[in-house]
Amino acid sequence: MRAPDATDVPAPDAAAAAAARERLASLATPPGALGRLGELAVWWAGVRGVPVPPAPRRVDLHVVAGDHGVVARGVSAFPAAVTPLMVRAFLDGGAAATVLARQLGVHVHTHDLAVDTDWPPGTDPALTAHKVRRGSGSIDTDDALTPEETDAALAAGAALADASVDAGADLLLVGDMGIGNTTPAAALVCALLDGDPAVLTGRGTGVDGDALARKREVVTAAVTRARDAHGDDPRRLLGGLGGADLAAMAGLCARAARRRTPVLLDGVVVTAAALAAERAAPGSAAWWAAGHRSAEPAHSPALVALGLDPLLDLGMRLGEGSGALAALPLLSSAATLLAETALLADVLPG
Ligand SMILES: O=C(O)c1ccc[n+]([C@@H]2O[C@H](COP(=O)([O-])O)[C@@H](O)[C@H]2O)c1
Ligand SMILES: Cc1cc2nc[nH]c2cc1C
Repeated sequence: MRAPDATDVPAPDAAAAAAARERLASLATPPGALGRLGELAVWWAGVRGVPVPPAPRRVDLHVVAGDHGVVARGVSAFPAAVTPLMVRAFLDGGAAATVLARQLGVHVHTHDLAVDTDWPPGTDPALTAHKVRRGSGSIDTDDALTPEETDAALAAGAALADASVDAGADLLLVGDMGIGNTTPAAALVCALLDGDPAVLTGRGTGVDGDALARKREVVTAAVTRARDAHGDDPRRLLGGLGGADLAAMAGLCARAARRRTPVLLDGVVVTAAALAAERAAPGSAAWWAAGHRSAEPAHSPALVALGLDPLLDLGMRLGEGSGALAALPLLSSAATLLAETALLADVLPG
């Protein structure tokens, strides 16, 4: 099955990137001295389609929340009841990512795709506008979603990207919130990359000992089951192993690329979804940059497969979009340096 986004993924503007690279080489710095910041500025010029683009002006963070039936197997250090409580913290502005977003002027949009709760009357209806179901199936024994639910979640993510792009966002950030979601993330990466669950399954919120061993067994069972049922079809694997939240993240990342709009990725959960999106719509990853490297072991191989080198490596493992937010000032600096640094010829005449 081909994804709706599989066709027509445009390439970033190579001429704009080449012009930016030329300008970078003529700045009043030794050649290459801006290192990764220089490379980031060239990428930004390509994805913005102009040789000297302004720093990001309207940045939207989409936090996609969902619960996962597999939590009942004891794979997380926290109970599922934490998911809606943290979603409430996002709405109230007390979650760590919302603190960073406030500091940086980023607009936060929080979406319940599959949280296992009923919200009290008076809750902003925008929160549940794209809800697919309450909790996703336990992936060791069942598909996370039906094919219809998978399509609905992918379409929901695409709609989120469309809404941001239509509102004038020049950069999208994606974050996640969902107790247990590092289990589907690890399973998806293992299934897509033929990875070893014993190596790529991590501690998530902090499991160790018996719980970590159990989590590895669950990931192994899930990957074996889903590969038997779905082969390597990325959309079916999203429905089999991911969940409504991960499928929506994939739909968002793919649609952003098709709308020529860059995305700053976050940790292992967002990147696992993005990996499936790149498989379904090859070429999308050219529109994405990796904010950071999470402590989760499945993150690095997923980034390598996407050809992305993370900007930060701070040992963070929070999710929520926090790693993307932490990297945002670097992108602003890169763009501003390209635009405002004097030319070497003007500083060292003759
Ligand atoms: O994004 C990451 O790399 C990341 C790594 C570890 C934990 N998390 C967050 O922690 C929760 C998942 O952890 P767990 O142990 O419940 O699977 C979920 O809400 C994620 O946002 C996120
Ligand atoms: C407190 C808490 C905050 C989080 N943010 C993302 N995942 C989380 C998991 C927990 C447990």
